Amino acid sequence: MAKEPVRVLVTGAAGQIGYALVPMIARGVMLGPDQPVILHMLDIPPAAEALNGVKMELVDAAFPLLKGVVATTDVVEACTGVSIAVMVGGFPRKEGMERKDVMSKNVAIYKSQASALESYAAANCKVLVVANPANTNALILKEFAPSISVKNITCLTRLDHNRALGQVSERLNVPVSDVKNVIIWGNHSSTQYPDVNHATVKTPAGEKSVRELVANDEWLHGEFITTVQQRGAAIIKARKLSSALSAASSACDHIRDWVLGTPEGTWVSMGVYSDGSYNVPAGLIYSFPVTCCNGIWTIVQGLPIDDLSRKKLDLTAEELTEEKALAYSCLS
Ligand SMILES: NC(=O)C1=CN([C@@H]2O[C@H](COP(=O)(O)OP(=O)(O)OC[C@H]3O[C@@H](n4cnc5c(N)ncnc54)[C@H](O)[C@@H]3O)[C@@H](O)[C@H]2O)C=CC1
Ligand SMILES: O=C([O-])CC(=O)C(=O)O
Repeated sequence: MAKEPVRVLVTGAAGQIGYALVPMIARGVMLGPDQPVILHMLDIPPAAEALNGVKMELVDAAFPLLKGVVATTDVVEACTGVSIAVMVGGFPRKEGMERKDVMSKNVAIYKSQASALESYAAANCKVLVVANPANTNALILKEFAPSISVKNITCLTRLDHNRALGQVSERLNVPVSDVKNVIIWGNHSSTQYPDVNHATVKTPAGEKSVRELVANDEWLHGEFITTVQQRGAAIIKARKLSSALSAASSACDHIRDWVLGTPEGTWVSMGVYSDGSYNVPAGLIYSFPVTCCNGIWTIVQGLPIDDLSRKKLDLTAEELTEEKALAYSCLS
């Protein structure tokens, strides 16, 4: 029997990530090739005409799985009945800007949209915040939508995770699909810690550790980490626009694995509400290694953390604590 359509909200849908993301969702990349969807697209009035243009193109593309499109500037209409909410709406960083520069504009949006999601989305709606500062926007959304379960509010660090897989794959000249279990710890910012201590590569002789195969700690502790941390800025420098196709694709990976589950023996990175695991302060949205099963994420427990990693986990937590305080000062 055909499945009932799922309503998926994309905010900021007239923007560049939105433009890459909505066709992926309509093609089944996010929820699977047999899952019909109804797209809800929200943007602000100055972008209404462009948003309508995106709607026209979705009609023109005749996606078999796409059972309806709501394109609106009304946040209530956008949020009504959605089971998945991908929050991309906001102002992106431009060349020369620090993430903190986008803070005051964006956290206010997340405070107001929290209430709309809480009141009008489907019960158990899964929320993914993409817009920067992603962790702190997600935290503000959580704080101003107290009836939404903390298990349902996440932010995107899967792009950083995928960037780390990509760097290892290029370095070792192996298919990216054979690399797994990197970890992004902390903030989706340049203090994040891309960690390969537990990462492996599939080889004809079984799984091998990335650290052993690379056999160059100087690269792993230096250039590898900074390349992943600075990749967003490098893309902005090259394109004069921030990452869009890779962000859209990673958002699909995030929701797909959350809803449909992670493969056995594989974890992914998600920004989730800290419960104090790995001595990360509780009450932050922090990126951890997680596995997903039956629509529920669980932080991978018990990984050994060496001294160098400990310092990096703490540094990015400190930045998130500061961002939280700054966000509240912007809102007051
Ligand atoms: N977490 C991650 O890995 C990544 C996050 N980002 C962030 O994603 C966000 C979107 O990036 P782009 O699509 O490149 O930006 P964009 O400027 O092309 O699109 C953003 C869209 O949001 C809309 N918007 C603004 N305020 C809104 C509101 N209150 N409600 C609904 N829509 C609203 C704008 O009109 C625009 O159409 C930025 O904050 C960017 O920094 C970008 C790349 C990666
Ligand atoms: O760096 C930025 O502003 C955009 C972003 O989040 C990324 O590409 O990771």
